[in-house]
Amino acid sequence: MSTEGKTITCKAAVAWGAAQDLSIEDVEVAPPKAHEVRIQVYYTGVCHTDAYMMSGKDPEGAFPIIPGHEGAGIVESVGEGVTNVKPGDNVVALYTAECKECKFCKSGKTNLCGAVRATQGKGVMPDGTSRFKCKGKDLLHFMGCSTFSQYTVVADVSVVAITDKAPMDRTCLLGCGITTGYGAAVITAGKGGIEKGATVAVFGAGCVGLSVIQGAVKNGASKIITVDVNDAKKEWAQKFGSTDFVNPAKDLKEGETIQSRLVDMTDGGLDYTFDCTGNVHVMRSALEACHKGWGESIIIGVAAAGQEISTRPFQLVTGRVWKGCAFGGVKGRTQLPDLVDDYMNGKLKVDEFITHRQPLSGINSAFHDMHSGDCIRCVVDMRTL
Ligand SMILES: NC(=O)C1=CN([C@@H]2O[C@H](COP(=O)(O)OP(=O)(O)OC[C@H]3O[C@@H](n4cnc5c(N)ncnc54)[C@H](OP(=O)(O)O)[C@@H]3O)[C@@H](O)[C@H]2O)C=CC1
Ligand SMILES: N[C@@H](CCC(=O)N[C@@H](CSC=O)C(=O)NCC(=O)O)C(=O)O
Ligand SMILES: [Zn+2]
Ligand SMILES: [Zn+2]
Repeated sequence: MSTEGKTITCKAAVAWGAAQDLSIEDVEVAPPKAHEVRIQVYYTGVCHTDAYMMSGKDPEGAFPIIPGHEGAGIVESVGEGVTNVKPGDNVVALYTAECKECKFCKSGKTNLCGAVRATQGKGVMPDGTSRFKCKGKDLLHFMGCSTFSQYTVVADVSVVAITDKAPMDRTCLLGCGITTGYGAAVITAGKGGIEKGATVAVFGAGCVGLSVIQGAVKNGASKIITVDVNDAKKEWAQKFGSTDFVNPAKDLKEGETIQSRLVDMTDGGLDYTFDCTGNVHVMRSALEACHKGWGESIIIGVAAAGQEISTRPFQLVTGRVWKGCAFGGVKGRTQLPDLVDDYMNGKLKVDEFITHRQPLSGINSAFHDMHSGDCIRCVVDMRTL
């Protein structure tokens, strides 16, 4: 029996308040309005940014909310005026929308899109209302995705169709972590990606950092130094093509800083460094490890609310550049299908990132998994309770 136009009742993991475990609830998901898409979510990854918001530290976080933004599924129905996807399409939800019409999209300078960002940050759909209800209360949407629900509603500009040949328990990870790190290396760094022969340092070898390494390898970097406080990440980094590893908690001599060690290892500093930790002190080290005159440091990590970065302005006066990116600078609707093709053609590693799996009922365990040192990504099967 068709569910089109009807409210669907399904299970979702709800965050009722800050710093609380998620609660599996029956939620009502209203049909999509004009320019909206209702998706049956098959798989979702769990990202540190979900944990950050659930902790209550995200200035944009509010409750009750359905988190999750790294999801893949199948379009169940579409609202009036939707032309980019149709029922039955395999899709990935996009927390960085792409409308192709706004000032940002038309600029050719950024992947940030202005179409739905303001309402997305308030946890509602573009018309200012929610599609989720539980126990008579409206629930907020998260990052325009809310992939911790078996059914979700997103704006049409926040979804991309991909080939149905790609396994959704893998493509979900292209909704955030892998794309973010890879894109930072092949799109954001420099003038359209790391140049062949460049030297690179990656701070933090989680899903995002390993993806930067993957992008640096693809673009022909000559040296890729991984910096991580967890020695177990050395093997992971090598597996993705990193050439050197430094543990700043253990490997530094007296009087040495991580930046001075890296400068010594690279004849004056790196061409590119990437912060994939979210630690503002690491961000400073990453900038100061850059080569005078041209070294560029890209901030990817999300720092805790209230944190600020600092350095001596002289670092910038002498030519080092600080920049950052969301979703790696990738335009989701235009570029994600190509990344999926790369994965299908064996040119992009995705399977390798999956270290843990959980059913929807185990979603709180997925967060515990995430915080264990041996987890790169945990994929949650949304159809298994
Ligand atoms: N800008 C964007 O669009 C996006 C940003 N993010 C953000 O990127 C960051 C990284 O995400 P993810 O890869 O999933 O995170 P992980 O926690 O999996 O990886 C971070 C790694 O950095 C290590 N680390 C912690 N402190 C230091 C330090 N002082 N020096 C060196 N290494 C350190 C951690 O070690 P240990 O485990 O021992 O702590 C861990 O191995 C997060 O802040 C996340 O919120 C994620 C996706 C998109
Ligand atoms: N809402 C927070 C900032 C959180 C943040 O930086 N989000 C990243 C994506 S992290 C993904 O896992 C992002 O895309 N930022 C750009 C954006 O437009 O949201 C705050 O208010 O500080
Ligand atoms: Zn994320
Ligand atoms: Zn736009």
